[in-house]
Amino acid sequence: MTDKVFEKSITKQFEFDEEVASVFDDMLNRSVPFYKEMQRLTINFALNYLENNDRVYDLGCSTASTLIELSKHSSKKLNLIGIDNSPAMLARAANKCKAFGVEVKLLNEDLHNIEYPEAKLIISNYTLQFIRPLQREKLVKKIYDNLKPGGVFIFSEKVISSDKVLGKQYIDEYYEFKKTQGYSEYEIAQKREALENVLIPYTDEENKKMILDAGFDHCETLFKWVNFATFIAIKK
Ligand SMILES: Nc1ncnc2c1ncn2[C@@H]1O[C@H](C[S@+](CC[C@H]([NH3+])C(=O)[O-])CC(=O)[O-])[C@@H](O)[C@H]1O
Ligand SMILES: O=C(O)C(=O)Cc1ccccc1
Repeated sequence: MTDKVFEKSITKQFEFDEEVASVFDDMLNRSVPFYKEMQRLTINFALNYLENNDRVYDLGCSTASTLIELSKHSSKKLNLIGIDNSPAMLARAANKCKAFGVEVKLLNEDLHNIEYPEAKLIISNYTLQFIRPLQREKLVKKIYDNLKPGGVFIFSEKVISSDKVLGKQYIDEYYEFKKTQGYSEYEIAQKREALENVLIPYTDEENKKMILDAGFDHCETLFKWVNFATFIAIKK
């Protein structure tokens, strides 16, 4: 279904409710530049580290697109676990997993409230950005602690520039992108307002510092388009 959530006047903050969930795949494809390519890279790099019976967690799995694609491309038997705290998202995830014949354990949980035992790979694409600072640092430490040695954390984030002028140019370029995707200026402005104080982006440097402070041995940018970035972090 086509995302028209922000065509009408919005009075509340952005939420992962029934309305957003019902158009979510379209929203993500049209709102995140190179979403499919970022997902393809997430999966290909993940596959380099995975062996039979490894546990893979997707934190903020939404409609389970990434776990379904990972399963389709893996020749290994994987234990796939998707976690999200939006029942509307998880209902769609369950339907899609069934339709694609992919076995995924879906957990309706807040990321802060559970552990990720025996994790070989943890994925979290465009989700940490919704976690408040301090809580976010705590969550990344928990991710590090739960990963087995040799484990990998792949995550994607909307990012900001540490340079004010360049940062403004980033926003302009992103708005141009959204216009090419068919969003009107009104929709763009409405969503921007709804995301204010909900989506809190870090700079590239802040993301990497958070990862290294948590204990990871290595962190690199795998992919970047202006203000959207994918990182890989390795625990030795
Ligand atoms: N505290 C929390 N606990 C659990 N879930 C949460 C929390 N906060 C937010 N979420 C969930 O994180 C997801 C973020 S969307 C991820 C896209 C997906 N990774 C994808 O690649 O397709 C990204 C976006 O909308 O920009 C939503 O499903 C929220 O319900
Ligand atoms: O659409 C936007 O303005 C964004 O910043 C990206 C995004 C994509 C999907 C949900 C929330 C934010």
